This record gives sequence, structure tokens and C-alpha cells, in this order.
Amino acid sequence: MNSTFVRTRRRDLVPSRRAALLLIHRVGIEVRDLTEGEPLTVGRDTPADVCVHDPTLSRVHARFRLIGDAGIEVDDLGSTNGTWLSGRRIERATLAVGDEVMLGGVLARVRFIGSAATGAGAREESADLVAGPAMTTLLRMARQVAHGRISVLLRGETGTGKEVLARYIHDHGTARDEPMICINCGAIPKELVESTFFGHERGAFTGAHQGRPGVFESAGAGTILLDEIGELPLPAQVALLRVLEERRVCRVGSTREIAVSARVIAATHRDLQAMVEAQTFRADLYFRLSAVTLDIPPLRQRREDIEPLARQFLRASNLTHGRAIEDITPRALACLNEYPWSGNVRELHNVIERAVVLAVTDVIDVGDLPERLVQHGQAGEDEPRAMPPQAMSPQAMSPRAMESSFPRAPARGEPSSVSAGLRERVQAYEKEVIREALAATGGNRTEAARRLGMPVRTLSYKIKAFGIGEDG
Ligand SMILES: Nc1ncnc2c1ncn2[C@@H]1O[C@H](COP(=O)(O)OP(=O)(O)OP(=O)(O)O)[C@@H](O)[C@H]1O
Repeated sequence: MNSTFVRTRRRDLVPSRRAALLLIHRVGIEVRDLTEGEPLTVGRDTPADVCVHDPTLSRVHARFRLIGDAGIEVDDLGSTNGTWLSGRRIERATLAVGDEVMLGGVLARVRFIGSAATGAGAREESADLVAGPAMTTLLRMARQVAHGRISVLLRGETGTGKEVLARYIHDHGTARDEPMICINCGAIPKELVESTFFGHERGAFTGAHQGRPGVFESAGAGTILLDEIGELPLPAQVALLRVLEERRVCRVGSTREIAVSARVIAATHRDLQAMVEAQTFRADLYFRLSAVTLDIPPLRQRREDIEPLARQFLRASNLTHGRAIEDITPRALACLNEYPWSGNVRELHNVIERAVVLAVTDVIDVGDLPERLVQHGQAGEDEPRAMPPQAMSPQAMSPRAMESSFPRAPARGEPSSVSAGLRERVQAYEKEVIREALAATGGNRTEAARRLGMPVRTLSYKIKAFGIGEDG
């Protein structure tokens, strides 16, 4: 398997409206521009416009079309494993900003990125970033470095927004109309690192049935985000350093040198300096990558961002799940503000999305939040807390309780109850979130469980119970 990539098409540089399509797959992330009048097909192989070599995709799986202000239309093209929106298999749907669909096991997310014709100022407004004082300073520095080609190292805990910031730098640079390719270095099998970076010729190794470009070739003059750079094995570090110094690659199985010009942004949650001292990360590569270093503070150190982020995720989740939740109660906000957020912005996003699905009134209250948050909050000190029912606190559930919460067919004549509908919605949502975490971590259950904040045992149980992997 190779993490590859794309037949790059040149695009109209002055479209009336643009959006980005993010494809999150086992080995990395593809980001492609969507412009009006230029549908983009996604699949496992040619003739799809974007090829992601994931076995859960059909050859030409789905088509995305930007239809102006109406959103983005997605059509399933008769795929085997289906196109899924909010847990439902769809043939055609119109997506709004922030919506996510599953193409087999590949997560596709859409984002408007403004009009190229209106320039960088308009981009800034349209970017879906929330910026408090700490982020404002960081974004100012990001804009300063965006115009050059200098390497940038982004440091921050998991889920603080390193990829979002990398995208921001790319979008504000002169190469913003070129591709941006994100690679999770921790998810590339060791033996495929070189062919992923540099490509390979047909027959270069067993299974190389056709030649493929690597990310350095595919990115052109664009940007490569090397996420989790600290996970790169030492031999791959040597190869990467060579490319950064010589700006040339040779595909595996070839001696022909190809000039490359992509800008590299590296990201890590690790202390690379300590790794250099421990000789697990090469000092020369570290200095090459960290010409400019930007540190993203954890969410617990920029609490002023919590409320605006929560409100942004509320709006996005309403669109994704077809709900109309209007607000967050002060008691629930107090819980959000108190919580230590070890999972950072991603955890906050998941909490709000879950609450939007669960809320039974048109506001999010403490009862819609996971129990771990309620315990930290000050809410309910004067009155009894509205605790979430056991069935809605999946992380706290025992396997037996989980078993009993899985859908069962209603007995003959039994009216379908509101709670059954709610349970199914919760489970569809849970399944989607688990699949997303697995896709984002290349199927690594330990890492996925950590990101979801649940024990690996619970995650494994849920994967089995939901049949994840069996249904594509
Ligand atoms: N400033 C922000 N404004 C809006 N959303 C944000 C912001 N920062 C992060 N997010 C959201 O938080 C989630 C995690 O962000 P992202 O993937 O960029 O984090 P990361 O640091 O790259 O994570 P990892 O370490 O796991 O690779 C995403 O849903 C992203 O959209």
C-alpha cells in the first residue's frame, strides 16, 4: 500500500468561490481545492481525479461539486462500501461547511476558503479559526512566515490545532493555489517511508504494479505538512534531510533525479530537543526543520478561547447533524470553562458535537455533557445536577451495560420510543467518531483510544460491537 496521491490538475486561479476538500485516510491527509464548475472525483485509482490507495474505496467512489453558496454536492458513484453522512448511507447529499462524510473508511471534510480573487484579507475573515489573544499573536507570526519558503516547526500538544495552523500558513502564502499534502509520519509503515516521500517506479518492490510519485513530487511548489515528525525512523530522517538540502528526489527503483520545491512544515507534540539529546532525532534535521518554531499553547492556557470555540463547534455540529440547538446554558459553559482539556481543541469539538446530538431541548445543558466535565464544573452546587443517563455516558459504561444499550428490534406491537431513536442517533454518532479516530490514526487502537479519551479495552469492545471494519 502506498499513501498516494494525486493526479494534479491545474485549476482556474480566479474562481468565484472556493472550498477545500480534506480526505483523511490511513496514511495521511489529502487537501484539494474545489472550484465551481470543476467536479472532483475521489477513488482508489485512476480515472479518479484524486486517488487514495485505500482498499475501502471503490475505484471511482464519489464525486464532489461546489455549487456556489448552496454548498457542496456529493454523489456516491455506485461504490461498494458506500458514502455515509451522519451515520446514514446516501446516494446524493448537499454538504455545508464543516460537514464530514465517510467514503468507505476515508473521512472527507469540506471547508470554504473564500474567494481567491478577493485576496488574503478576505481569506483571513473566512478562515474557520477562532483566535483569542494568544492565537492572534501566533497568527500574526504565521502570516509573517507564510510568504517565504522557510521551514516551520509547529509544536503543541495533540489536538491544539497544529494542522489548522499549517493550513493557515499555506493559505496565506504565495503558493496557496498549489496543493497542500499532509502526512502523518507516525502512520507510515517503516518500509514504505521512502516510496511515500519520493515515489517509486513500477516493479521497484513486490506489489509496485505501477510507478507513483511521492509527496515531494505531488506537492509541486505547494506545502507538505509532516505531522508527528518525531515518529520518523532514523533512516528516514537521513533521507528527508538529504532532500531538504539537495532539493532533489529519486523515485525508489530509479536513478533519475527530479527537482522538488515544496515547502515543508513539520509538526510534533514531542520535545524534539530532548530527542536530539537522546540521539533519537538527528540534530542536523532538527535545525533544518526548525528555522522558525511556533508554539501553540494548550487550551487550558488560553481559556478565553473556550467559549468562542464551543460556539463555533455548536454552529458546525448543527449543520452536520441537522439540528437547531440555539445556545449553551451558563451552567454548561461553567463546566466547559473549568475542565482541564487534556485532549485540547479536538476534545472540546467532540464534546460539543456529542452534546448537539444528545440535547433534548434547544439548548445544551450540563446533562448533555460527559460526566467527567460535570464533575469539574461548578454547576449544580445549589440544585441537583442533571446527570447524563448511563446509556449516554459511553466511556463510563461497563461492557454489560453497553451490550444492553445496543439497538434491539422492537417487540411486535411495541411503539417506537423517543429514547430508542435517541439511542440509535447516539450510537450512529459514536460509530462515526470511532471510525474517524481510527482513520486518523491509521487504525492504531491505542492512539485512537487516547484521542477519544476512553480505555483501549472499551474501544476494542465498541469496534467489535458496532462491526467497524466489517462494514467498510
Ligand atoms: N483555533 C481553532 N479554531 C477552530 N478550530 C480549531 C482550532 N484549533 C483546532 N481546531 C479544531 O480542533 C481539531 C484538532 O485540530 P488539529 O487537527 O489541527 O490539531 P493537531 O494539533 O494537528 O492534532 P494532532 O496532534 O492530533 O495531529 C480540529 O477539529 C480543528 O478543526
